[in-house]
Amino acid sequence: MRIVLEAIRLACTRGDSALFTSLSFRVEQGSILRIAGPNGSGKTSLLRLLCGLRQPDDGDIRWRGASIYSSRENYHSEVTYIGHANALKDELLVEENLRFALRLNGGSPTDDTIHQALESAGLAHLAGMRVRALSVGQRRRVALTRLALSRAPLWILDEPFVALDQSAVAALAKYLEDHVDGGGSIVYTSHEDVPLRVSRAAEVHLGYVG
Ligand SMILES: Nc1ncnc2c1ncn2[C@@H]1O[C@H](COP(=O)(O)OP(=O)(O)OP(=O)(O)O)[C@@H](O)[C@H]1O
Repeated sequence: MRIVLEAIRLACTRGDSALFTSLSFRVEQGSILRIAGPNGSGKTSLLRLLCGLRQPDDGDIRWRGASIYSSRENYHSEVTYIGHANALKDELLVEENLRFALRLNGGSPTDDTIHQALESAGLAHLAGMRVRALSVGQRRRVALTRLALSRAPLWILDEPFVALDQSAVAALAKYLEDHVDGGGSIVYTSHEDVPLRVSRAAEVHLGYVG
């Protein structure tokens, strides 16, 4: 199977700590990679490197064979990143937030598309509410609705299952499985061991940093 994303001898230091050095791994098309490790081991830092939001202290990241630093715009249009913080604006409505997020990613969603995605996520009743008024789990579900609207082949997700109730966990698991089945790729972190029905799955373990 074709390799789409490659981390090559990555090194990352935060403050005085070397979080990892010489970290290499590959992500195939149609596969999912879980980044595991205890609190503070560098999972979020690694995801931010993979998104191109930070540069590694050493090493390279390649997307379809080319360094992501040689064609940042092209790479960013291929990635949907949902961070631990949901990147939602409190003062905007749920539907406005989704429109805003998708435009930032280069999309041009219609109102219908946004409403359909909210409807299929069981969140239609939240469309006209300000994010400020939502619960933690509702915010997470709204942020994750971006996945239903994403055409990006690579999803990078930081703790996507946190704060979700059982049915939302099951619905998200199905989204992830469908993306991988359709030839997409996913890199994610999770403290929860959510079983995913995918044939190609791998894990990278980061070590403990005190
Ligand atoms: N902006 C920053 N400046 C300095 N150090 C930072 C910064 N952000 C994170 N760190 C440090 O880098 C280390 C790794 O943080 P990171 O958030 O990547 O870990 P994590 O594995 O995602 O943790 P968690 O499981 O708690 O979310 C931690 O020791 C943290 O204190």
